[in-house]
Amino acid sequence: MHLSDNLTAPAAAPVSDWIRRAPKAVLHDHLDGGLRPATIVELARECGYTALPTEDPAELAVWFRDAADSGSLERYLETFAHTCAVMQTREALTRVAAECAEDLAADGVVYAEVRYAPEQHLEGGLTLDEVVEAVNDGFREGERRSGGRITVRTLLTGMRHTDRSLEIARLTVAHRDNGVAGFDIAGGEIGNPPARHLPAFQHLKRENCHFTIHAGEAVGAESIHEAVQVCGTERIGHGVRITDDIAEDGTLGRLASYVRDNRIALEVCPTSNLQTGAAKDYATHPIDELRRLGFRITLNTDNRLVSGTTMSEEFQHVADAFGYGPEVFEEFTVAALEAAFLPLPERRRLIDEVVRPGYAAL
Ligand SMILES: O=c1[nH]cnc2c1ncn2[C@H]1C[C@H](O)[C@@H](CO)O1
Ligand SMILES: [Zn+2]
Repeated sequence: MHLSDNLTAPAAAPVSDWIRRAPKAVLHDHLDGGLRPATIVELARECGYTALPTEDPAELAVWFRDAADSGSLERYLETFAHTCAVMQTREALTRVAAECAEDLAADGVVYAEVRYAPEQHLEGGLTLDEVVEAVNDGFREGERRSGGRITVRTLLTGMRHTDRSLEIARLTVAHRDNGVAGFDIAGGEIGNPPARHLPAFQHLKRENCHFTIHAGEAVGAESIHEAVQVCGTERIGHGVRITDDIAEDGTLGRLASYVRDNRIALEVCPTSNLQTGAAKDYATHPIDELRRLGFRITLNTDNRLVSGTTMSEEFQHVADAFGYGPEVFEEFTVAALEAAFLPLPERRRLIDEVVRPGYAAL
């Protein structure tokens, strides 16, 4: 049987023209989850990686989306072995980062924070610093190729099942004036609570450095509580299980109130949530309830390849589900810039000179 006979993932959703043109900001996008399929195939040939499920780029795109559609975060994460395998040299990292900036800019993204775990790119002999430099070079190149239409910063991710988070936090501080905006932890949430990495967060706090934490994706309110109240996170990656602390009638518990009232941004990634089982479908995704309750909501891709999505498609999915028009996407985009790990004057400039005029012109 041919590989594609068994694949069920849908083709890309048709996207309205105004959504494509709308200025967008993404705070939660993984570099190793967003490679171009054709690039993976080429890089695999160059480095002799032979374990790809197919060498046909179109089939490969469908394979990722389908393999990640399992209802489990752990299974979703298994697919990253293929992307990380081809991201082990300076040239590969620079190329992938440059293409990432180009692809985001072509989709109307004007500001992006792209994250990756430097510790996963050492198999070819690079040091952690060399990994960061290679990725930074790629993003600067991608910004140039996009004619300055996009600004990209990176977040350095520590993996929650390993023990390198303090080292990665130090790496973040060392490179913060050079394209690195902050730190994150990612990976399997079950069995790896955020407080395991408390020394990393305490170091970042002492150094006045930004961080966000994946929490409330596979585990519920207790993970969000620990991320916010024990680790002191500024934003929450996903966070959709905050609904555990919200009653049917919309009454907020203490934790949900704290998150809402302190304007702690939720980095919401609807398609990824459907794949990992954090939400059932777009129509019942908690983004709309949380927005109506006044949470600071940002809309994100998580992994463009693995989730088979783009910012425009995420916009379209929630527009279709909840009837959102441009004013709601302007709200999400401004919220993202308000929560961005950029200096305030740069955030204001992007809001006032790029986002507001862009929406006014739609
Ligand atoms: O949604 C996610 N939750 C937890 N971990 C994730 C998610 N998406 C990607 N990752 C992991 C897999 C990548 O290899 C790593 C660094 O980008 O982060
Ligand atoms: Zn993520």
